[in-house]
Amino acid sequence: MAKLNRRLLGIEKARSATKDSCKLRPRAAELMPVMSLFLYSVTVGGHDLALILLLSPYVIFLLPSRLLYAFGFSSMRMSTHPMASPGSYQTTRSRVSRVGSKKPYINISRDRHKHTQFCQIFHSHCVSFNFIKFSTVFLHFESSYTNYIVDSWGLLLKLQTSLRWKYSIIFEATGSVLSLKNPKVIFVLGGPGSGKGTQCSNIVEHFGYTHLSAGDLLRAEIKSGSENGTMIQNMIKEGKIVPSEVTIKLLEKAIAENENDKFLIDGFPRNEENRAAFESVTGIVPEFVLFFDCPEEEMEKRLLGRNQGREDDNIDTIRKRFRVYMESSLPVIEYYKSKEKVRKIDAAKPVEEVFEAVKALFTPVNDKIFPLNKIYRCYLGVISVALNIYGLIFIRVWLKYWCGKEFTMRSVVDFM
Ligand SMILES: Nc1ncnc2c1ncn2[C@@H]1O[C@H](COP(=O)(O)OP(=O)(O)OP(=O)(O)O)[C@@H](O)[C@H]1O
Ligand SMILES: Nc1ccn([C@@H]2O[C@H](COP(=O)(O)O)[C@@H](O)[C@H]2O)c(=O)n1
Repeated sequence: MAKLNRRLLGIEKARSATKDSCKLRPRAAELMPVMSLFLYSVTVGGHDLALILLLSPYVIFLLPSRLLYAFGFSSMRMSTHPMASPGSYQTTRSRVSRVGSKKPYINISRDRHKHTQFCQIFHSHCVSFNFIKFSTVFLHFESSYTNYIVDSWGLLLKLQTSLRWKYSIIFEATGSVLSLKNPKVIFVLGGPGSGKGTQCSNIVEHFGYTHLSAGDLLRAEIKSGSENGTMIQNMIKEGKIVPSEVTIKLLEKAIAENENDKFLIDGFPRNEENRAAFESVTGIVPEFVLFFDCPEEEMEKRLLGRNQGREDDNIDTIRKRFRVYMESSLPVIEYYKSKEKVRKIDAAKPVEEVFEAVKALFTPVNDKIFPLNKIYRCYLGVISVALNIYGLIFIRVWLKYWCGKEFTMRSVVDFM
């Protein structure tokens, strides 16, 4: 009983963490063409167009969640695997099956109370559809029988009594919470003491990003007294790179728990393993890599003068960190260079000058030419919908008077 309650509690915990972390932002660019076409179809005519539109997968799956979000249901949720263990809201594409292989069965026993709880959990998953990324559809059996076994993919394996039952379909999203949240991530890389943290603070202030320093997260983990604390502390003392799994978990949690969807990840990925693991676990590809290039002598001078009481700011560890940086971190920067993602900044200059160069990268090109505030963006949105509708009316009139055809899906297809 206690064990089951713990499990249920875990699921609840996982679910509420997911709830907070999985917000969907409707994108105007996505909605506009559909909305215009729909408004046009229902007002001006072309009913089979409206029907086709209504039946399109976009409208059926994506639009409801987007609209619900827009109308105030601010926390649309991803249904994580309801059987997954606590914390598996951070599941990744591959983790789900690993969870499955670790705990293949969950035995729901005869207790009616437990059964009710179990169903409630399933129910809340039913209403928490998120229409974006489904991979598995599995069945939910709700019945008055009391003993059955469900595997961790949600398949009913054994049913001992079957008085009455019904089923509903539950969609399982197997992507990482982060891939659903779809955050914008910028990696901030550079040697130790190149000024990453200093510049990140400026970016946060001016551009509304959230700064996540991998080093800070690891140091906080040591302070929290976690079981990995001693290992992390030893690695940091030696200037070595902590296993990716540990750092990625901390980053995933920090991103998931944060309301923001724009992150500067500072000091990560530090090596090829960090990079590959992060991409495969979270599915996140950075927008770009902000690379602070600074000569070693300057970095050494800065680190020795930092005075923040960091255990690794001593000359022995600093030299080790430089070596690790050259051997392991530079290849990551080279990798991103080959993908044309690196934005290199001369970090040897004074702080203000460095920030001027950084600023240029964060100011959107449009804003440089024609800065728009939110109200103007709304006007533009309305104008864009109006133009779309106007365009459709024009096509309709043109088809009718010049080609003698009605504007229906068929005539559009025929015309093409
Ligand atoms: N452009 C700069 N010119 C002079 N000093 C700087 C400059 N940028 C940062 N510093 C100073 O250098 C020290 C290291 O900076 P910071 O902590 O930002 O580096 P970092 O790259 O984040 O280091 P680490 O990787 O060790 O965390 C700080 O004391 C900071 O005030
Ligand atoms: N991805 C990372 C980042 C950092 N570390 C360890 O933390 C130390 C301090 O990092 P800073 O970015 O704050 O300088 C670093 O020397 C590593 O030991 C890590 O392992 N992995």
